[in-house]
Amino acid sequence: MTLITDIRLRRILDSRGNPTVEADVVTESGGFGRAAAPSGASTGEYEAVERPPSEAIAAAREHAVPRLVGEVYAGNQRDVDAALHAADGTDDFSEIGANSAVAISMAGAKAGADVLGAPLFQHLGGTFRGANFPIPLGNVVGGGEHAADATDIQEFLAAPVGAPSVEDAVFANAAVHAAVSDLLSERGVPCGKGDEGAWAPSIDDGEAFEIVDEAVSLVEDEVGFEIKFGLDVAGAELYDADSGTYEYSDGSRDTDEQIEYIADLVEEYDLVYVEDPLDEDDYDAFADLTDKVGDRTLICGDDLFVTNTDRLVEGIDRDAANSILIKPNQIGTLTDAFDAIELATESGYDSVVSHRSGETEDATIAHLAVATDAPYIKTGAVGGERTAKLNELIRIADDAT
Ligand SMILES: O=C(O)[C@@H](CO)OP(=O)(O)O
Ligand SMILES: [Mg+2]
Repeated sequence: MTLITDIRLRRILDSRGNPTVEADVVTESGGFGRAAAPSGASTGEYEAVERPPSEAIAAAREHAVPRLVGEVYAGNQRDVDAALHAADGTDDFSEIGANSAVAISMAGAKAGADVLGAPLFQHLGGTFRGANFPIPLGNVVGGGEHAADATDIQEFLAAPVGAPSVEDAVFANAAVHAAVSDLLSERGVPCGKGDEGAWAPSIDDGEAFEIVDEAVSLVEDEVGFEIKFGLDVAGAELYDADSGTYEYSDGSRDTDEQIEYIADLVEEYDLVYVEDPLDEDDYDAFADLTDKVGDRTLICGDDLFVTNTDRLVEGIDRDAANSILIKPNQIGTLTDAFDAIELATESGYDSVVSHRSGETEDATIAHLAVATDAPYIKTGAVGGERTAKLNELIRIADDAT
């Protein structure tokens, strides 16, 4: 029933106005799945390769479609993804493009779920999933590669850790986002939004910490449950390999100073989450920081691990972190993303399923998070391409998908 009978690929717009790849997968019994690839701006050096969409589509039509249509069952995700790897023939999807690969992989999963008549999370994770929901990390202030003339730290993320339901958590993050806007206007700081919908004020990181801390406390008092916050430092973007220093607007920090700085921030603001505090090649520095503060906060590897099990194994061996960011397009298929989550879970690492800064209405990652029992999801706070995932989580909780 789930034999793939047709695959269509096209270019559509992403949230930055750039083209991206969308895939439709159709099965023998009329099952249908559609999915689109997201795209990063602060991409890790070791990510699978995204090709220009037209090239990725042409290459996938030539190499992947013939290996899938009439050959593979969409209900068997490992077979779909193995065919994508075989069609590509490289170890980084540089032939068909990770963007074509991930769009086909996710569309295949949706087509499989459609034939089964099951919600996607259930098809991927089994019938016992759907009781637990990830805590959404919501980007409320940001800069770095996502906005010019804003904070050095890429993302300040609200974390509603005490929310009684995913719906309460999603609304709490939107309330923190609104409170930040009020506090910025009180201070007379005009500002627009960055790529992920977070406020992108032209203030220094110190002021951003004050504002986010205050916004979180205000909303915490209002809603009556615990809200904390965290960061995506995107350390590789700040790191200058020639000088060996992290370059901030107000000066540089060497690696030891960077470790101290982050450890102090964890202490001062009781941060529950710190992503990529250090350069993507520096497992040792990650391990030092994890040793210092890993018992009280999540040290998460994004550019460090790039959803890649080989890099995760190295991180686990070296005690480099205690959590991993999971972005299916960093590695190219749902199978690879699943394997990374399973290895993380077995090794006591928390998984944080994540959007990219360039997104579409595609909500697959909401299902992926529920299917794998991931404790966190990072997918923004406001904006249509972000709320597509957040609202899908609310629907999954309401049994309405
Ligand atoms: O660094 C990140 O974690 C992501 C998503 O927030 O950004 P980008 O998609 O630009 O890599
Ligand atoms: Mg990141």
